[in-house]
Amino acid sequence: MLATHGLTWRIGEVAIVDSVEIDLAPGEFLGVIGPNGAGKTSLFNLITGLRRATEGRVTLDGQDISALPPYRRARLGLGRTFQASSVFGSLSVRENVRLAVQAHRGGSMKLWRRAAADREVAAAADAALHRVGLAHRGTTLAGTLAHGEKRKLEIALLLAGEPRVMLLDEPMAGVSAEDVPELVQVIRSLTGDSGRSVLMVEHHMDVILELADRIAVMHHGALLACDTPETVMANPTVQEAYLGESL
Ligand SMILES: Nc1ncnc2c1ncn2[C@@H]1O[C@H](COP(=O)(O)OP(=O)(O)OP(=O)(O)O)[C@@H](O)[C@H]1O
Repeated sequence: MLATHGLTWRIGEVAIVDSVEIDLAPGEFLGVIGPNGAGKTSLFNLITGLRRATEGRVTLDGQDISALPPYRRARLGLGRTFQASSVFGSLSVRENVRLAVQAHRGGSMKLWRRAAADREVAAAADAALHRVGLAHRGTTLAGTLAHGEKRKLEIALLLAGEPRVMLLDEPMAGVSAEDVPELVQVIRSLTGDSGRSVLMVEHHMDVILELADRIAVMHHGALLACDTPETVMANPTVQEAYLGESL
């Protein structure tokens, strides 16, 4: 589905992302781990088009998307959440999701068409909120949500774009320990239907181990390993890379 081929991003002589080869199957959940500064976010930036690779390619269903800007990649089904929150705090939860659905679908100028479209947008927004367990929060101001709920809203915003591949960048960041299990359930449900694939960067190893079919380990920009959780955890090179950090 999504694949990177020798994907590299250099700043001067330094390879921030170094010849990374990843192949994500339909419906697969791939966790990305690595010490701070390993290049995980930079890899996401290259895949989504926020940064242009200096070498290598990104393909989606075999199509080379390396030269496309982010919005074109998104339209082809590549969706991403960010570490920094992208929610409009002064709008309600439902309004946030409606805007995202509208942005994805585009508007129609014909009045008779507008009314039907508005109903469709509202239905799609409510469905996305339901998917992430925020249906009861529709009228709440987004800025007042707790971290865990804000993360759920960000996932709903992402779902509004109907992505086939979702990139989640540290979805557990700032989430209190008691909210983690529910958020894990929401994230698990993302790959359950429709063959949607997920690529997730996360520092919480327990979360990665619970969700990932395979784990990619990055270190100094390169892919150290990409295998089943059991194989990766038993890999001495991976353990060495994490020396001093708990795996
Ligand atoms: N625009 C930039 N200019 C210069 N250096 C950069 C730039 N972006 C990232 N880097 C460097 O590239 C390296 C990888 O950064 P990146 O944010 O991709 O790592 P990461 O694995 O996501 O780290 P973390 O787990 O801390 O989020 C870091 O050393 C960082 O300082």
